Amino acid sequence: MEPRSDQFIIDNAERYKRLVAAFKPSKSDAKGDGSTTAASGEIVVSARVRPMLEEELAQGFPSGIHIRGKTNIIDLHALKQPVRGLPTITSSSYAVDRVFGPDSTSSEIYESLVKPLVPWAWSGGVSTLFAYGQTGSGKTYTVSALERFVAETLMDGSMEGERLINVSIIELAGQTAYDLLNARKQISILEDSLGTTQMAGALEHRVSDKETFLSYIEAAASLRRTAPTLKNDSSSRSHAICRIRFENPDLPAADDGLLYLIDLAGSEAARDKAVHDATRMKEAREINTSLSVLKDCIRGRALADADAYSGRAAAAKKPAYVPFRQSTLTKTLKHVFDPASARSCKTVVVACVNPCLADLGASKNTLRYAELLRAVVPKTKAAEYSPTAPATWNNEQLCDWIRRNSGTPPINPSLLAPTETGPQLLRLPLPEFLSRCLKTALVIPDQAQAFQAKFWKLHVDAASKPAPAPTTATPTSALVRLALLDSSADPEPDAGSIPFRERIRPGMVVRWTPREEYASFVVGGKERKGMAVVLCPAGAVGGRVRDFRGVVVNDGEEGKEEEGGRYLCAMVAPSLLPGSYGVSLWRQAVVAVEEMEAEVLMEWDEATRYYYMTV
Ligand SMILES: Nc1ncnc2c1ncn2[C@@H]1O[C@H](COP(=O)(O)OP(=O)(O)OP(=O)(O)O)[C@@H](O)[C@H]1O
Repeated sequence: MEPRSDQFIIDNAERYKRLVAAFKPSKSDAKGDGSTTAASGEIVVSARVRPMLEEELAQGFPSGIHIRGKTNIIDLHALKQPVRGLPTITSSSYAVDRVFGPDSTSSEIYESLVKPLVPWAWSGGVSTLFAYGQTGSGKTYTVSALERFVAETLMDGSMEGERLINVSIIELAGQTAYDLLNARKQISILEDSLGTTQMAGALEHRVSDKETFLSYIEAAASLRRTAPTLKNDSSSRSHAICRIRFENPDLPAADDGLLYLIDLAGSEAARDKAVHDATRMKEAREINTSLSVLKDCIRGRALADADAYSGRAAAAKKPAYVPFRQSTLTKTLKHVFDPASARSCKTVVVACVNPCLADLGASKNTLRYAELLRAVVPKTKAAEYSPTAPATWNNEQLCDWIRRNSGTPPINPSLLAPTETGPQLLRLPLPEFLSRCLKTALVIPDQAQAFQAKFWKLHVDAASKPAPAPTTATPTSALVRLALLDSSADPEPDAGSIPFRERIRPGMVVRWTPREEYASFVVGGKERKGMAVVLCPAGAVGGRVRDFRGVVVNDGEEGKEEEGGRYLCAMVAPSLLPGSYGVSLWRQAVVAVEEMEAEVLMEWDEATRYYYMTV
């Protein structure tokens, strides 16, 4: 019997406090000292336990959450009524990377955890802060305070160099997105043909002073509080994303830095049993899915980074899978999660916890989720030093290589990598790498760019060497090929140096402008473009095979000159999910080689079962 009513808790509050005071954690239930290392130092998972609110104290509820001394372990004690006898407590414990108790201020959290995200994004990296937790646990309180501190840091003149700062703030409710800086106008989250996610229709506002910045933050917050469509609890049922984009006018071609501050939907909205309304149920399911996909993405990205920078040859292993296309939230954050994007990311998660004993179940779920985010990778031996694998170099080995390989004049290693090891320099955002190179007198941008490419090429070559002694019966090279074949890219090593028209093969995807008779193959709007996947040479099929119009593909005429230059192809067209494509295998057309304009690279995504373009 487990009476959980609020009255039961209030009636037994004093006994509960005595039992908690007498609680001694057993050795086996302590999860280390809370310092277990997550996969990558680039992801920090923290918990913030808010103070008990006055109304909770007034009702007589005790706190059910207890931070263990100076550790990063949190003990949760639930009050139970056994079949016979007096109420007892049952305890569970959770460990995260950092814990902030009820006395910690938002300023402490900012200084120790969030502030480093700002220069990282400023220098061209991608930084993300997530606040997660049940409704009323302090997510909005925390994120809005952190946003204000970010605005201060950006505008206090402490950052090095010039940047153009652009702010947009959007809200995601289910599959729908709204612009919080444009009267909650509906916008679309789209992946363009280069694979970049666009918040199409969202306004970006250039800011250059703190007051304007704060006024945007406040305008978005008040719009969220008074959303007309979602009544009074809109903030708990939608994700709010504040994106700050940094353009570096000195490096116009470089990727812009991105800083995301995200106030997630209340995690409990998804479990609200009292909700029977169909729309609410659907909304709750979508929140649930997005939070679950988010967890898989954070873990997946951590594992992918650990693979990429570990110095171990990773190519023979199946790459860590990051299912970022499975929800609108993670699709919007493609830069953060897509391992193929090669952007250097830092992520901080703040799990917000309501300490009230009456809400212990929800707090337990929050902390369990936080623990799951810490993708702990099995410890492997540090990779042995190899002169051709930058991921195995310490700072001294790295500096030595920079001195000998950076051209004339040599780039000063103490300006490029004052403290970094090889893996750390590999993670450095590209614009920051280039800016540091340019600090050496007389080094020009072309030299910096070429040197960065040389450094990365060495890393990629080292990482793609087949691992020794495969344990399965399948030869390693076959496994590597198999992995490559999930994409339409030609798996032959020298393919890149051969023009695409000279290496046409079944499975290659091409762009073309369909002739009038194939008008229904046009998918590219005004440009009248189409895409097709090559099936076989037109001359390879039997005499009865007809194309989409009913015209015989291979009429068998002897010695037909152009046979080698015409291919039977199937139509490739946009599909249901944004950015996804499908193959209409039976809509066939004959495409001459000279009509093929470019090769398009596509990859297969097992989770959504669609194709997506790659760059
Ligand atoms: N660290 C804190 N110190 C003092 N008060 C706090 C703290 N954290 C939260 N609160 C208070 O707790 C209440 C709930 O906080 P908040 O609105 O931030 O929760 P939330 O998790 O964003 O909820 P929702 O999901 O419904 O938006 C507010 O009244 C807020 O002022």
